[in-house]
Parts: sequence; C-alpha cells; structure tokens
Amino acid sequence: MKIGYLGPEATFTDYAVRQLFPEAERIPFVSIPECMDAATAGEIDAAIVPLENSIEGSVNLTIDYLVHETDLQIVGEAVVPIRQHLLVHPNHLDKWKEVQLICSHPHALAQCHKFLHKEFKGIPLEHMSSTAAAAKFVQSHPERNIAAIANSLAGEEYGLALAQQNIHDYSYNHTVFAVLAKSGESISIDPTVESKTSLMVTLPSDHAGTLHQVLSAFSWRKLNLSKIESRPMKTGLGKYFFIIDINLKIDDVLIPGAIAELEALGCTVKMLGSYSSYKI
Ligand SMILES: O=C(O)C(=O)C[C@]1(C(=O)O)C=C[C@@H](O)C=C1
Repeated sequence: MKIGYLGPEATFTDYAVRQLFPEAERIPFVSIPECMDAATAGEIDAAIVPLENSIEGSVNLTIDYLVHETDLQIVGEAVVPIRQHLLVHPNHLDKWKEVQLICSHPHALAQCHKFLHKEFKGIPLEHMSSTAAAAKFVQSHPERNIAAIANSLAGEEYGLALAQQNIHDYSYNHTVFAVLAKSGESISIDPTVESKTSLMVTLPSDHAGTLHQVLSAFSWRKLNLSKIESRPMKTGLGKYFFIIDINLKIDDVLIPGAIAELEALGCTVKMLGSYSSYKI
C-alpha cells in the first residue's frame, strides 16, 4: 500500500503514517494539495493530512482543498500528540540562545508563540513547508547559527542537537490527521476508539433561523455533534458553509434521516466521510 504525506521524512505527518501504516510504502510530497492530488489521481492509495490542532485550530488549507478541489473521502483519522523542540546544528549548540533565525511550519511556530515571544523577541521567524523541511534547512546550513522547530524524529533524521525540548505553549498539544482516499476505497485502522461522520452543509441563503433548524435535526435524534465549524464559500462576503462532525458511524436510520431533513430545509449536504478515529 502506498501512503502519501507532507514531507520530507520525519514531519509529524510522517510520524502519523509510521504509526498507522507501519507496513506501507511512504511517499513524501512538498505540499498538502500535491499529496491530495496524487490520491485523486490514484498514484497513492491514501493521503494523510493534518486537519486540526488543539492549540492552533483547523488546518484551513486541508479543509478548503478537501471541500473545494477534490472528491476524496475521509476514511479514518488519528489523534497524535505533538511535541515541539528547538533544534540547532551541533556546531552551534553552545550558543543556541543567540540564534539569528528560527524556521518551521507556520502551525508549529504558532504553537510556540509564547515561548518565542519570551525567549527570542525580535528574532526573525521564517515559514517553511513543514517542520522537517525546516530541520533539513538547518542541517544544510552548518555555518549559520539558526534553529528549527520540529520533532525529535527530525532531530535524529537530520543530525541536529536538541537546544530546548517541549517548547509548545500548552502541554496538551494534539493534531488530528485525516486519512483521505477515493470514494469506495476502504482502509482499515485498528483499534477503533470512536466513530465519526463528517458532513459539509450549505444553508439556503437569507432564511431566518435555518442554522437553528439544522441543529435541531441532529438534536431531536440525539445525534451528538463533536464539531461545527464555518468556512467561507469563497464566492462572496458573508457566504459560508459548515463542517459538522457527528459522533457516530453512518447508520440506516438516524443520519440518513437527519440529512433528508436538512435537504428538505433547502440545505445542500455533502458526505465527507464516515470513519474510525484512532488515538496514537
Ligand atoms: O510540518 C509538519 O511536520 C506537519 O506534519 C504539518 C503540521 C500541520 O500542518 O499542522 C502537522 C502537525 C503539527 O501541528 C505541525 C505541523
């Protein structure tokens, strides 16, 4: 089985792939959209992409690309603990407090915002395509006193020294990764802790109280929602769609009944997936 991920080797996404699919052939991509495109084209069996972080919130690029640009389905998800470390080239370990630049993925920098503000005020931050790309960049510039924020796997992979560990601002730091595949493809992930169904719901325009009616379609059926999030449709100001997660696998009665009720209200409903959730 071929699984695509945001590369290079030793990103958090790569770590998630290694945990979920230890036997798979891992294929790195330079961006999340490229990885999803490869799944759509059938070059890989599934793409693993970050969806949401407990400190930083949703990964908008993933959600928007999934909804607007692909027909991929969510076939599984994994909740992965995230530990961010400050890594430097071993040549500069004794002067890590004087680093001239700190680079990482924007989500990783944001997860360490308070640490950076306190310890490295005024030091430039550079966005890289992933945490491992930042670690690789530091490795390839041994002459510069610069640092990467990345995980310990990247530290080992790129021969960097650990200057400060666990620098994320809140100790509870977890990212949810989605497993995306073409519709009809099933990928088994065991053991399952929870099940979920994700829907994209677009409301009819200018109807007072529709969101209330949408929520009551779930509430009177006692369908427990774990997330409701709005994202712009990208067609005009004030035009939004909703992502709604239900804590249940698709069944024959309750969820199809709720969907039919939403459609009767004039909503458009797209099934994003019904899948198992795995905790690493
Ligand atoms: O850069 C990485 O290592 C990634 O896998 C990406 C990513 C993200 O996009 O949120 C994944 C997990 C962490 O939250 C930080 C970065």
